[in-house]
Amino acid sequence: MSDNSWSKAVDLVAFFLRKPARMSHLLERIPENWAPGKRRACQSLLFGTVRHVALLEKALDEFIRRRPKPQLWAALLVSSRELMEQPERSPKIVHNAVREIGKRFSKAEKGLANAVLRKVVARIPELLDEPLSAPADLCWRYSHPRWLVDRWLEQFGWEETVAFLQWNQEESAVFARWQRDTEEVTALSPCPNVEGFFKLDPGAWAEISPFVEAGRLYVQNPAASLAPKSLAKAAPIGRWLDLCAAPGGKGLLLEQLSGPDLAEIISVDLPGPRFERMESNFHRYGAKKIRALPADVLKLESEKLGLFEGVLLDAPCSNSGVLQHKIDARWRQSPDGLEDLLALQAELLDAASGFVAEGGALVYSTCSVDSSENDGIIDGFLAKEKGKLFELETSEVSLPWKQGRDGAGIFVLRKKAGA
Ligand SMILES: C[S@@+](CC[C@H](N)C(=O)[O-])C[C@H]1O[C@@H](n2cnc3c(N)ncnc32)[C@H](O)[C@@H]1O
Repeated sequence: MSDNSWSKAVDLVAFFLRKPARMSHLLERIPENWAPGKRRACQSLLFGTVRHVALLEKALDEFIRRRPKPQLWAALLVSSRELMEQPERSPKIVHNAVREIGKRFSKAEKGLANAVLRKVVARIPELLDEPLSAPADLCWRYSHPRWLVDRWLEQFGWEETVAFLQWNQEESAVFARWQRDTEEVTALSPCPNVEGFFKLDPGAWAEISPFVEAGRLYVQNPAASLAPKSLAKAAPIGRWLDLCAAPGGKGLLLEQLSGPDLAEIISVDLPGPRFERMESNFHRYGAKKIRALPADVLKLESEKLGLFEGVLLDAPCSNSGVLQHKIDARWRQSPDGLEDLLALQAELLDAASGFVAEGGALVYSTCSVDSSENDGIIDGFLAKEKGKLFELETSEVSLPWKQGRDGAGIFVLRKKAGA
């Protein structure tokens, strides 16, 4: 059992190298009784290493003939990340790393670490300054898989892809909004351009966590408000259906945006831990009009649920718009996985359309910037028999590198009168 934040970060990085896991799952492996400072130090090393893993690997590979066993490789990566972040502390970082590596590995491995890390100190700044001219350069410089870089180059071109990759490599900010009532909190400053949202000062989590625990402040990116706002604007009063709803952030905003006359919101997600988290969020945040329903959207029956004036489908997606804070997601996706997602998104939209009342609004949303998951799904739907009952009223794609918030796709479809 590792007893310091560096060793724990090494264990977690080694774990990630074996199989890219969600960061949230890895963080659960940090002992609960650790002091906040120690926990933060471990988290920062883990996140920094995973965020820049391909760049760090390139720097190390240049000085190592064959990669060592995963645990030592992870130790070298974590140390290289420290050297990248604080080059002015390099003698101390190398000294500490070699000492820790000496405790866990052989004398020869300790010697190897010492020699390699001393060279990496100088190599990282050189790599950061190297001109980038080919897609492969973008992959190591910004630590993204080739297939994603190729997709984006095709969709956005070189300059915008570079801007996107740079955005993904920045530390993400934390945003939040008040759910029930508001309060003046110095660590929160209003978000320019997005009403009702606040940005948290870095490192000030302790100041807001009591409000989050009390169910008053909900942590959410401003881009997540676009779909609920679109539905609230487009849907007539009546009943609203919130599909693919867990953990409930958009449902809670829908309730806040609904007027006093809205009868109810039904929030549906698959049974399981995410659904339970949604239920507990609704309870904690005092939701009054929302009913949580554990079910598969593809098996829901409109005969039982009836029709709704507003339907929001927040489809599962590749997460390509939220890679800045979901830093593991780029390594957990694959071209085949994307194909499966596209098929699921099309099926879910098909199913969701069956719950819309005449004249009602259907909002399809993703947190992806990939056109296949946005326009591609909408075009495919509108070309189908069921799609002919709808018309596309508005569409918006939020691009992180342009708008300074998460990426998202939001499409408002109207069910035609008499359809
Ligand atoms: C983008 S997340 C939803 C986020 C949520 N709307 C919010 O604002 O907090 C997508 C959700 O789709 C759910 N999902 C995927 N397939 C589903 C299905 N067949 N039926 C119901 N929910 C499904 C997942 O469990 C996941 O919670």
